[in-house]
Amino acid sequence: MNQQKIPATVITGFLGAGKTTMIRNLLTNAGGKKIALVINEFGDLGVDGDVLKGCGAENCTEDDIIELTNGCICCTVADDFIPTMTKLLEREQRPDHIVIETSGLALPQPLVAAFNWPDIRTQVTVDGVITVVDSAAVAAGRFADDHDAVDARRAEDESLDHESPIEELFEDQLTCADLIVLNKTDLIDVAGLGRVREEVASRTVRKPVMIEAKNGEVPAGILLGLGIGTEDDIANRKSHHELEHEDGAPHDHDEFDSFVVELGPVADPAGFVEALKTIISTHDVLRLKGFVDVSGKPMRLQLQAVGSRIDHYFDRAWGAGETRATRLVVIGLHEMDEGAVRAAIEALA
Ligand SMILES: Nc1nc2c(ncn2[C@@H]2O[C@H](COP(=O)(O)OP(=O)(O)OP(=O)(O)O)[C@@H](O)[C@H]2O)c(=O)[nH]1
Repeated sequence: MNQQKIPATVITGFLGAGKTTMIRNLLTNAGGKKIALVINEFGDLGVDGDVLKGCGAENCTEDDIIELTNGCICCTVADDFIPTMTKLLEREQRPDHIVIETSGLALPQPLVAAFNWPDIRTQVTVDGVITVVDSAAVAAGRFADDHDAVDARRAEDESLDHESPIEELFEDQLTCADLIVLNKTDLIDVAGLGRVREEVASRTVRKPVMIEAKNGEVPAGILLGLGIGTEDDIANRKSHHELEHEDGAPHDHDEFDSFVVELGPVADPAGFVEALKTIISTHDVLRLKGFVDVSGKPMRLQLQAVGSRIDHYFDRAWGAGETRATRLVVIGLHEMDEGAVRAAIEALA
């Protein structure tokens, strides 16, 4: 059997950068290409999968969307990702293109390396790694403002070999990029965007092309078909962890935590959102997302918070047999006080 290799695009980027939004947009303008989507999320609530399955694209049906929920894709390559790919490749109707959305906390390097596994390498190639950047978060210093805190922690604990975990991860995701999408340009002005370009460029040695976008609106023709074969170039894209642990010691995500909060119906969604903003900034929550049961409303409220910026909208009606519930996944640094955040949110219903 001499089949052409299927191209696979890896989409990475920090929590809330706009990966799912960009993919949703991509599915609507992929021009008939049959796409299989592999989605990986940090936190036990399949929000991204739900959002993408809900977009009803004919070229990517619910069967073509595979969720990997056993932790970050970079840590579960052998147990989860490889078997998933193998099954996908055994399908009678193979996709024209595979798109993989990593979790916002994933290192893309181990995932790209998996494309060199013998069974995968012969059948699939990495078309390119696309790193989505939240330009507003960069402009606000989100990825660079922790130096004092890190220095203080290092002074207390000499074994710390890390820079700020957020900064390090941000750089690792840029290091692996073939294309960088500076997203959320609607939230900053031209001068700010210029500074974001400089800052992002300063954190990448290879200087991949950068393009700008709002709401992840990038033509499919730009995202798909880069034709890089990134798996052949992983030696040039080492993560901080790989550079620091050439012995091959496995990495982990101990610096980050997530948990799900479940609560009853919410009577006043506007008040709920305002109160969440306060909780998020008090406890430095990085990401919060999920669905809200609003009393007396037939529609489900989707809630998406990136830092204390919160988007919320009624996305669809609750299904006939579906249990209405408010469920939110909360993601933050390990030192976030889970008990306090949980109690504060639960007190709102
Ligand atoms: N203002 C603005 N909001 C955006 C833009 N792109 C995405 N968003 C919003 O940012 C929030 C997070 O977007 P997602 O697409 O879910 O981000 P993500 O990278 O998939 O997030 P994780 O999977 O949690 O890492 C959502 O509320 C989006 O509507 C943009 O260009 N401008």
